[in-house]
Amino acid sequence: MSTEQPTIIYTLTDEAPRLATASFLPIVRAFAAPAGINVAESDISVAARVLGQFPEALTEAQRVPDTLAELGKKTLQADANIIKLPNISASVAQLMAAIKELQGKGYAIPDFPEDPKTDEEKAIRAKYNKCIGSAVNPVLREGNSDRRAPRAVKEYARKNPHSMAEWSQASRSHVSHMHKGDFYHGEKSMTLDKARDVKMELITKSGKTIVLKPKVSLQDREVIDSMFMSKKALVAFYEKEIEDARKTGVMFSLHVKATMMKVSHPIVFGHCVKIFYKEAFEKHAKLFEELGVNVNNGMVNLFDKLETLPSAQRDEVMRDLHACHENRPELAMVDSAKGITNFHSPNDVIVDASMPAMIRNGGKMWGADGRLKDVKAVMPESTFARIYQEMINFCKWHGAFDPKTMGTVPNVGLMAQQAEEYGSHDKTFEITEDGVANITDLATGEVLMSQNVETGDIWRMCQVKDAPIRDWVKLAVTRARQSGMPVVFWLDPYRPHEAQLITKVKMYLHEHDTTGLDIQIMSQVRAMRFTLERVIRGLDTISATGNILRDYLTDLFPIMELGTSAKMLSIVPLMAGGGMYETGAGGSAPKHVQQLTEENHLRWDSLGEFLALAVSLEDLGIKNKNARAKLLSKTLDAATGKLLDNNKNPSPKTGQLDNRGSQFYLAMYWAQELASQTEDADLAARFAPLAKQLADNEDKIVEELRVIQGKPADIGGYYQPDLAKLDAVMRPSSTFNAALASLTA
Ligand SMILES: NC(=O)C1=CN([C@@H]2O[C@H](COP(=O)(O)OP(=O)(O)OC[C@H]3O[C@@H](n4cnc5c(N)ncnc54)[C@H](OP(=O)(O)O)[C@@H]3O)[C@@H](O)[C@H]2O)C=CC1
Ligand SMILES: O=C(O)CCC(=O)C(=O)O
Ligand SMILES: [Mg+2]
Repeated sequence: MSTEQPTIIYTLTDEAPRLATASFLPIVRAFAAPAGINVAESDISVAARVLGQFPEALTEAQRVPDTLAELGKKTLQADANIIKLPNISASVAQLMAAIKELQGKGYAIPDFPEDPKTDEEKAIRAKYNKCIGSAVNPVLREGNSDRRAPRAVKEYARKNPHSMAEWSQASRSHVSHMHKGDFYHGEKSMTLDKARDVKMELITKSGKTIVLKPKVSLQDREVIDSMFMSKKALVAFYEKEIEDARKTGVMFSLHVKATMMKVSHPIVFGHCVKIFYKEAFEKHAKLFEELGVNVNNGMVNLFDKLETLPSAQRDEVMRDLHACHENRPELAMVDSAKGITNFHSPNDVIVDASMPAMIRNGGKMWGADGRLKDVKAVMPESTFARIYQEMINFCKWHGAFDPKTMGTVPNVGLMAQQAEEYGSHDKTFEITEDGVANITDLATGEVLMSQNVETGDIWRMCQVKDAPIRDWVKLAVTRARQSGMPVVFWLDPYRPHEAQLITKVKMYLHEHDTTGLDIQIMSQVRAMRFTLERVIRGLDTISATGNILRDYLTDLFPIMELGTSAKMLSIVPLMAGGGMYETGAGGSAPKHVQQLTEENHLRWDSLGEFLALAVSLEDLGIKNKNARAKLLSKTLDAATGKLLDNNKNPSPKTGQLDNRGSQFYLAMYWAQELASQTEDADLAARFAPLAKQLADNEDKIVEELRVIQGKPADIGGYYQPDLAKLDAVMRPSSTFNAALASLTA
């Protein structure tokens, strides 16, 4: 690989996006080569990240470099050009499954120590902890986030609206959140007056000092928060809401983000499960402890542990669990056919995707009988839960949104340099004894912030550096100028952290010419109402938000507007000057892999990849003064537009056009655009034969991609597919493969 050549780094991730890459990357390489663009790979899959932690356990041939750390370094270089596909933010259950698969493939990596006791086990656990939850995005997102629906995509959705269930004013669905004792109510926040090193410590009532985090280096002007969630208040809240759902006859569902809030939300999830099944957990407390049951990882953890018991004992526990349902409300289901409830695994119901799905369904979720029903959606943290209630109120009054006419809501999100919750993972603790939790200056001993906490409370510190905030304001102003849309900063002056941000936003807005721009600051509920009033009138509004609302809103609005967040353009202008182009705004769609392995149909829509690649090529063209890269970008955008116009997106139904077929059409249209452009005759001549070959063989190729469907497909692994098998499954059309090969021959 020549270092002279401009390079796009394409990430290899997990599940459906990884499958799609197996088909798309050869196309990208073939098209990029004539422009002198190198396309490199970076494997940041959960399997690669696990292997990267244990080089000493592997043979020379098995060892892999720490690609995530390398890619993280790359984001700090001005020439970084990265295409980042969604990756698994693994739950413990997913990580354990990945470990098992890798061990089965001959990698001698250690078992996951669920309850580490020895120093060795603790060291192994610490390494595995690095692979859990949002382990990738905080490392790579060295810039703020710009997510929007491109015009062509929005137009397509208007012309081809997805289904939206009706909303009834009589709907009893609602959101329940804590009104006291949560992170919102216990938050303190400050902006630093100088750079400081601090520690997080607990001074217990019994007089002990427990240092939880020995050192955090803070920058001048950085905003830090100290906040806690009271276990007592949380448990009382669950008791009340579970009983309320039972009395009023609505289903109960819990929505958390246990992947991104990988330390706090599994605990929040676990308490809910334990309260719901209180009698059984009390009766079998000793047994569950002996078994090492940890329902922070879902009921699946309990079920797995029960498997090790003699059947009579297991049946007794199962009977007691079932008996709890007598006095409890119906639980919302993740998969009613398989009897998988909302409590099965914390990563099954990820709030950013699960709440929009519920709202799109007219406020309903699936019950155990396979019917859609009204539901109490429980989100303990009040900070952000309120936005969903506001949207529900709006839908009850105005009816469901209409994708044909509704406006669009792009987002400019603060997330750079581990902003806010992204940086809290190693600063979140479950308190072991009543006492005072202090953030203390290491040099002077000055206590900067102090909270009274009790056993079981979750205490955490968040940070956001000054430069990312300044960059975020700049990005919001830039987007307002480019789009002509108003910008609303969703910031609540009553929340201490956001009050600090408001001061900075006002200050940094002065650095820009905002003449003629409409820029406002509103608390979340008002911002939602204001935005929705505009949405139903077909008016567009940019939301400028902190990290959590970036995540929530970039699924919520796209799912209403486009049916999925996979169709979003998702750009991370890196603060060091490079660019990271994320594909879509949604997840990695585990269900899609199942459909592929069972029926050899991949419904994953790579539109996000197409959009990302066009922007990546454009950026490369501008920065390297590479006219061909720019031309590739322009023609790719035109091809994507044609793909949408001609409705060549993948169908969810087996036997119809799938991801591979959609990618074939993209390649054909792209080749045609390149062949017919007149700016670069050489390039036109190179692509003309391919364009012809693909058009001449269109029916044959589509048929080759169809006949293989309907039967199981073997990709040789879930977390680490076998490359040869993956290639065979994802590139089954010999005619298409030969045509592509002829381009580089
Ligand atoms: N940037 C990142 O790296 C992100 C990673 N994640 C991770 O992804 C995993 C699953 O996340 P979850 O939030 O449950 O979301 P899913 O991946 O399950 O997506 C939810 C639904 O959205 C639809 N969908 C999403 N992407 C596409 C696509 N490209 N084409 C067609 N349909 C699509 C699918 O609907 P249907 O069933 O109708 O096809 C899917 O079932 C988790 O491990 C999570 O942490 C999540 C968000 C972002
Ligand atoms: O970082 C993660 O775990 C998920 C991120 C996510 O959902 C998003 O960026 O929209
Ligand atoms: Mg998200």
